[in-house]
Amino acid sequence: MTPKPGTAPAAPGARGAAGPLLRVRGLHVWIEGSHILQGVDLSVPASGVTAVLGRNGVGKTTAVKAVLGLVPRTGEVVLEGRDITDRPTYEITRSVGYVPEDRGVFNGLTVAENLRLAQRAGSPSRYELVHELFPELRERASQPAGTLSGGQQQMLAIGRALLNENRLLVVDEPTKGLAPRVVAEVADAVVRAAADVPVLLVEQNLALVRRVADEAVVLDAGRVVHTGAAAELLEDAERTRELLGVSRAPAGAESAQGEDR
Ligand SMILES: Nc1ncnc2c1ncn2[C@@H]1O[C@H](COP(=O)(O)OP(=O)(O)OP(=O)(O)O)[C@@H](O)[C@H]1O
Repeated sequence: MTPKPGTAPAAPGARGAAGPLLRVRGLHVWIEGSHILQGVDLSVPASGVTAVLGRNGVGKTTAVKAVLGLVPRTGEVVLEGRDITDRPTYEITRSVGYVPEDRGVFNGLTVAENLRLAQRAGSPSRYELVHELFPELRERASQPAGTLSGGQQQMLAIGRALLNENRLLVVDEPTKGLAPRVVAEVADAVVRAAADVPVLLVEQNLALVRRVADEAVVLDAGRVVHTGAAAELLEDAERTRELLGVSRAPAGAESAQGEDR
């Protein structure tokens, strides 16, 4: 895996053990009679960014929700060698930070209040780290979160997840609905987060993936159809087109939906 600038060689959670940080085997999810995940196997290494890619509706969000226990599933989810498959979500999220697709920011509360809400009882809150990574969150502490730009809200959502020490950070489509010019800001935020903790990133914006991801896992119709180095995949225009339905476009312009976001 190629370390990205600003990416720590090993995450705080890494214990130098061989083997992946997260291992998912044979994950199946049925929703309302539809077989959404059909035996997903994937691994997340103990540092860097692992991107989950795929066309719309192939099961990316469902896969990360299944890891977190947010949807009923069968299979096996192992974190740092510990089987967490049967653990409840509230327990899993004590060591796995989660930034959902809709960011989960409380618009009526200030930036400071949103951060305070994320504080975990009994563990130190890392305000210094969060403010060092995202100085804007300190500057805008008293601003209602609903008045932040999309990119700033994403920083707040990621900052909130970083307030507590986690073994893994799951970030679901952080650029969804954001203007292309904000994508670079979000990429910076993900790179900064990955310097602290390994990241599992669902993303459709391939320019961002190219910039931040070390590994790529591609889903199609509820199954993993490719795993490998992200850069290698994205350099291979034909394979990228075959798996994601897009051709290579100028950096910053492409997404797996084939349009600017
Ligand atoms: N609560 C639900 N009820 C019914 N169908 C659902 C539900 N959640 C997901 N699905 C279906 O499961 C499939 C996978 O959805 P999922 O959101 O995981 O895909 P995705 O790859 O993340 O898509 P996108 O890139 O559009 O966000 C889709 O066909 C979706 O319609």
